[in-house]
Amino acid sequence: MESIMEKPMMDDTAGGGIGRSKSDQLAPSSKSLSRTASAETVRSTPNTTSLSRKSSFWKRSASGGAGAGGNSHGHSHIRKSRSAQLKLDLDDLVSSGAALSRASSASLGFSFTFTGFTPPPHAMSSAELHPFSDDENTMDIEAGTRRKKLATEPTLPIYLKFSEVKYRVTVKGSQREILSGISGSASPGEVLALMGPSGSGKTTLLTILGGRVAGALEGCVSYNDEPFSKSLKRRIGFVTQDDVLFSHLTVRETLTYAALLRLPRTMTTQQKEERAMDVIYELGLEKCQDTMIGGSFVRGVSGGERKRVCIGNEIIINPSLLFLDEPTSGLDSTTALRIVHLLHDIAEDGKTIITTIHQPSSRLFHKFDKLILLGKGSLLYFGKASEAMTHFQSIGCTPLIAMNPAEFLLDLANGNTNDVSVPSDLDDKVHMENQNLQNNNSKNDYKPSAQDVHEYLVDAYENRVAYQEKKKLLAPLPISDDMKATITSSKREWGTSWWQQYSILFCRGIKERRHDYLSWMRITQVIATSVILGLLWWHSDPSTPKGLQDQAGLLFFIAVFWGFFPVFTAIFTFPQERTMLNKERAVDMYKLSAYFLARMTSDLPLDLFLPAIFMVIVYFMAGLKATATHFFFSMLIVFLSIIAAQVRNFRD
Ligand SMILES: Nc1ncnc2c1ncn2[C@@H]1O[C@H](COP(=O)(O)OP(=O)(O)OP(=O)(O)O)[C@@H](O)[C@H]1O
Repeated sequence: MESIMEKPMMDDTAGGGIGRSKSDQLAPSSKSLSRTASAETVRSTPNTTSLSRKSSFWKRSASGGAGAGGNSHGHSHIRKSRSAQLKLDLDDLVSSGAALSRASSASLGFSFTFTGFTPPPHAMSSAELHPFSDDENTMDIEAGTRRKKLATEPTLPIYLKFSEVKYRVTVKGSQREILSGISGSASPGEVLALMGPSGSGKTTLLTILGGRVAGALEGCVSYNDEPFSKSLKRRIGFVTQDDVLFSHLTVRETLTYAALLRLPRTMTTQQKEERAMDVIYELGLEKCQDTMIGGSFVRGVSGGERKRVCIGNEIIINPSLLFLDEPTSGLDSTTALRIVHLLHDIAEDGKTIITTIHQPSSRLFHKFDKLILLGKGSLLYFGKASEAMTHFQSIGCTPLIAMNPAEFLLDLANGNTNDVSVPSDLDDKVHMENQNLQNNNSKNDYKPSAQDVHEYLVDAYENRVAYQEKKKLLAPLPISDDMKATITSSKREWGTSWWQQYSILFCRGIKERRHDYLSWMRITQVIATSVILGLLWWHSDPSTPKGLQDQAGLLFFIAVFWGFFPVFTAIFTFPQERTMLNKERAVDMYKLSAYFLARMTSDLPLDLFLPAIFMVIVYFMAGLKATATHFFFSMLIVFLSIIAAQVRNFRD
């Protein structure tokens, strides 16, 4: 990573034609901007970490949103130009086109900022065109606070390569191929997008690349030319599609506990807490840092903020490889764009980012460096995102109306050729096939089926692009053998001790459930139930055999009621706990035992609190001879039921 140097930006001769044709087709106004950004000289600072926080969409949009000219306006331009200029030199070593693609996407992005205004480069002062020093204090106008820079230690650059990845599952005794021979790569500093229709295999490919799938897997996935190993896990962040977060923790608590649990023991608690705060500022979450995450029953942060917390949970460990499963799904296009800008900022620190994406807007589409287009588990395209349209044009598929490129590609991947020119080869093939059936129909009456289109696209990619891309995969990596070996080093200085894990999880458990158990609604419910029971058994007289029977009945009721209550609660909360266990990778006995004990002990005080209120009221109203022994045994029953419920849970 030290090899970052000054590098003149390529002019548009290499990819310019592509850039132009794409711009011509999709966004004529962005054409000149794309070219001028490409022509700019790229300057860079001497190390990777200093490239961080160059720009952030939150900053940019906030500046633009403020729009008030003067200083803030100026700053906005400065940041824009800076982001366009600063580039890693890694692409020089691996693929010469990545810088162009990044610059091109960055410049395209600027033409769509909130301001809706992008100054031509000649309108910027020379000071604006100079890259900023790393210790620049940036102002987050949206939050009205100074943005703190995330100071992270340099990460090991990881080059991900995968070739001929096939994955099968057994469904009702028969084999089903989910992925059939997918090849591709992603380098540090790049954002690779996996796109395709629903069910095309994006998530499956992502989980395979993230080392989370074992079993009927064929092909090769390598990380710096080494296979997946356990020690690699700590260098990987994985943001799942379903946000798994504790609903009653605040944003700050969530990220602080993640930092305390996952950062190396060599860091002090204070440093870990500071890292959590840095991530909060980095993600622009400072405004909502004390807001609860929220869930089905509790109103909390917004969808975009929630996604950012999930990303924060993973970037807090400063991973080299970051996988994200549909980080923008369910978000409006502006928020989605912010998330993708954030991914770019993260990638610019030398991290490799792979994300699935469902239906990106055209602005979003241009932000990706590389693209994989999947259709029914087959590869329809892998290469620079900026060249995808050119590839499909070259095989005869062109949109007939102005269309979002992502929509066009998804239509094709679905086999839908409405509003798309049908390639003559495919047209002829379909015509020939149908000729024998209905001789008198004209050629125009036949439309290729989805299967025909799919086969045509798979063959076209295989014949025209695949060979070149596979050759690139064989190229040696621009890193030393020592660096490659680092990836397999099994030194375990990561994580915290068992006792620390237990105490952190205990505190987190108490915090997470305090709202649940100490909520006024629950307390009122318990008081109401106990008052009803107290009235039913109002001052029952134990001196007669009938009264004694009555009291025995009440004790039986209490035992059953409080005995089963924790069992039901445990049954309903377990599915959520299980997802959390998976997410936090508590898969070995070491972590699992800490998790289990912390959960049990943090639950107990709260689980016993409500029965205690209940029993005091019932005993008093029913006139039971409430002795300490009675009370002790009743609480013991409750305690044992809770333990039984928890043990049952974790045994499952
Ligand atoms: N373990 C499995 N058993 C059976 N079928 C599976 C399994 N895993 C994946 N599939 C199937 O493989 C296909 C691809 O699934 P995957 O989740 O990767 O798709 P996707 O492209 O991510 O879809 P979406 O965009 O809807 O999330 C789907 O048809 C899915 O039903």
